[in-house]
Amino acid sequence: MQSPINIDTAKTIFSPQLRPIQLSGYSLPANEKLKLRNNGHTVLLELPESLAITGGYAQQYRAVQLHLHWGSPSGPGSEHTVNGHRFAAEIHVVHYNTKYDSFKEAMVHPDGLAVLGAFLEVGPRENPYYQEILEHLYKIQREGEEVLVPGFNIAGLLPANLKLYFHYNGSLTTPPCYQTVKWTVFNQTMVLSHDQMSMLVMSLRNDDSKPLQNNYRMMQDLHRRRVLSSFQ
Ligand SMILES: NS(=O)(=O)c1c(F)c(F)c(SCCc2ccc(C(=O)O)cc2)c(F)c1NC1CCCCCCC1
Ligand SMILES: [Zn+2]
Repeated sequence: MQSPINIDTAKTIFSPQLRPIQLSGYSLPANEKLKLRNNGHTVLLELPESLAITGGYAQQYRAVQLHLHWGSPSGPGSEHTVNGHRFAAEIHVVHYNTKYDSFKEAMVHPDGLAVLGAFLEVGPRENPYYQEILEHLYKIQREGEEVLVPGFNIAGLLPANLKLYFHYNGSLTTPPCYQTVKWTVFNQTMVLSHDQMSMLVMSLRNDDSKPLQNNYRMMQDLHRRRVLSSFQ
């Protein structure tokens, strides 16, 4: 049950019991500083546990971090694909199940982690919420560099419509690739300007100073698994 997968919408199962995702505590004041780090694999924003998923999952999950996956100037870089279409980029907001003491404990249990994923595409308008992250990337060009950024409404990084999503049981897409993630992939796509997408794709370098690009894991086989959808 590895991730990422291609979501073949002809084979998803409409599940009316899938409720809208509800977020609480996602709007952070500017005086709350968050650590933004280039860890050589992605850009990672550490999140306070005050952010919680309070609807749509059977249990409560609290935020750990968010990070992005992207391509290069010559191609897209989302991890999941939909009907074989790879999107320009993808955001993952990682949470852990609060019935466990910590995410380190949670991440080894099948119901331990919940990742909210959304696709990013290029469009005519700048996205002011993504700008809160992208405008700092030039300060963390090298692996291991980090910067403190002012808090903002983290919910602005996710679609306005949290009712339309795909749902399946999968895994982390980086080692140790534990099969402990309950994935939610939203149907509505986030729109960034061309300049914003270029900042994401061109700003960061990895450990041997090569451009940090195409940081998406290769497609995994679905086997006999079913992807549920909250909409028809
Ligand atoms: N798509 S994903 O959620 O599987 C994922 C990736 F694909 C990722 F590529 C990453 S980054 C690679 C792992 C890593 C490396 C260094 C540091 C650090 O210096 O703090 C942190 C993490 C990454 F951090 C994550 N998310 C992490 C998975 C790593 C272990 C559990 C921690 C929370 C989720
Ligand atoms: Zn990820």
